[in-house]
Order: sequence, then structure tokens, then C-alpha cells
Amino acid sequence: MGERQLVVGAAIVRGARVLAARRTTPAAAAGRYELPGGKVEPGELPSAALEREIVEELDCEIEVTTWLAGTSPISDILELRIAVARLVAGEPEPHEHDRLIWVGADELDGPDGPDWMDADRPFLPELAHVLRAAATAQRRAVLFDEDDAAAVLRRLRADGYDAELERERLAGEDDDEDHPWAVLTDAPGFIVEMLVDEHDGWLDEDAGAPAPPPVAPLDLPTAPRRIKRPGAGS
Ligand SMILES: Nc1nc2c([nH]c(=O)n2[C@H]2C[C@H](O)[C@@H](COP(=O)(O)OP(=O)(O)OP(=O)(O)O)O2)c(=O)[nH]1
Repeated sequence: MGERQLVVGAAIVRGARVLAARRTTPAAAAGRYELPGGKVEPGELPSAALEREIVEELDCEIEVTTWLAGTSPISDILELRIAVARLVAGEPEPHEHDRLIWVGADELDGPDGPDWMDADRPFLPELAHVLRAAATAQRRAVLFDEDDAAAVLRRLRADGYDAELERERLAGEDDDEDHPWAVLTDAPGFIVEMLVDEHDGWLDEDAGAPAPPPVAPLDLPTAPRRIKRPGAGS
């Protein structure tokens, strides 16, 4: 049997979420989610094929960051590789899919998660890892005013950073008016600080703090330790 033709899919990561796209064809795949992309044409580089497919399917531009490990068989004649990518221009709009959703690490592979195409499933553990790493690298700018939040969001995106808006509940506050807005971003701290100064907000220093490293198993003695006391008999 000859080599399988390569299909490439893009794990487009923004904030700490990945874009999943719902297929409409063929009938057997309709309603199932994939990472948007398509077949690599003869003589084409996989990353160039992926960037081309994303313009065709989602009308936006991406840049490949890295490739996930391995390939996954789709059929006797097709195999799948997945690249992690970031948006560099435009907002994804579905032209061939009927639904786009942004999925976080915790929903990626759960019972409530997307009904992925079979060939995509082997990539999910590594993808969840990528999303968790993205979450810890994020900073949170907190703003009281929606317009300020929108302005910060626009500035960060215009400067090429990932930025996502979320509504933040202040601990201990119940009044809806007091719920500030948060912008999650991968921009460096000094940029975020400059923007929150300009827009009357603050940088949430605790956000994105890396999880503590796993505690190494203690080397516990398996038998009671004999304590040597001076003068105790030998
Ligand atoms: N793009 C993409 N295709 C996938 C994924 N998982 C998966 O099984 N497939 C399958 C579905 C299709 O059988 C095949 C890709 O076909 P396609 O129809 O998306 O590719 P294409 O746009 O280049 O197709 P064509 O109509 O031009 O031939 O790979 C995935 O995550 N992304």
C-alpha cells in the first residue's frame, strides 16, 4: 500500500481555549467536531496547506506555532497531523462548518465535550496539556468599565497578543453593578500594567500563577528508625 495522503488540522488556541468546528459533510461525519483544515496538495508544505485551508474555511489567518506529536490514521488513504496555531488576522467565521466553539482543557475530552472525529481523539491529551500551559501563562487585567475593557482588548489584539474578555465576579460582592470585567491575555506584565494604568484598572497578580510542582514522594523509612542515644547500651 502506498503512503497515505496527509490531512492537516489546526488547533487554533486563543486564551486557554481551542477552536472546534462542526462538520456538515459527509453524512457520517455531519454533527461531529474536528480541528479545521484539509488535505495537503502535492508539493505543498503542511503548514502552508493549513494556512490556506483556514483562509478558505474560516476566512481568517493563522500562524503555526508547533506540531503535536504523531499522526493518526483517518482511513486506508488518509492520515491526520495537528498543528497548534494562533490567530494573526481576522475572526473565524464558519464557511463550511455549521458551528464553531471554543473549548477549554477541562471540557476537551469529557462526556460534555465535543463529539470529536475518531482520528482527532489521540491528540486530545497533548492538546489539553497545551491549553493548561497556556492558562498558566496568562495575565488578568481587571477593569470596572465595559468600555475600558473593550479598549484594552482591542489594543492587545491589535498588538498581536491573545486577549479574551470575561466577566469577573468580585469575591464577596453580590451587586451586579460591582462585577468588573477581566481581560485575559498572554501579553507581558509591563504591557498589561501600562494599559490598566491608562484605563483605571489593575493587574490581578494571582492570575496565572503556575501550579505548585507535584510533591516528590517522601522517602519514608519502612521500619521504625533506631535512635542512637549517647550512653545507651550497644
Ligand atoms: N480537516 C480535518 N479533517 C479531518 C479531521 N479529522 C478527520 O477525521 N478528518 C477527515 C475528514 C475528511 O475525511 C478528511 C479531510 O477532508 P476535508 O474535506 O476536510 O479536506 P479538503 O477540504 O482538503 O477536502 P476536498 O474536499 O478538497 O477533497 O479528513 C480534522 O480534525 N480536520
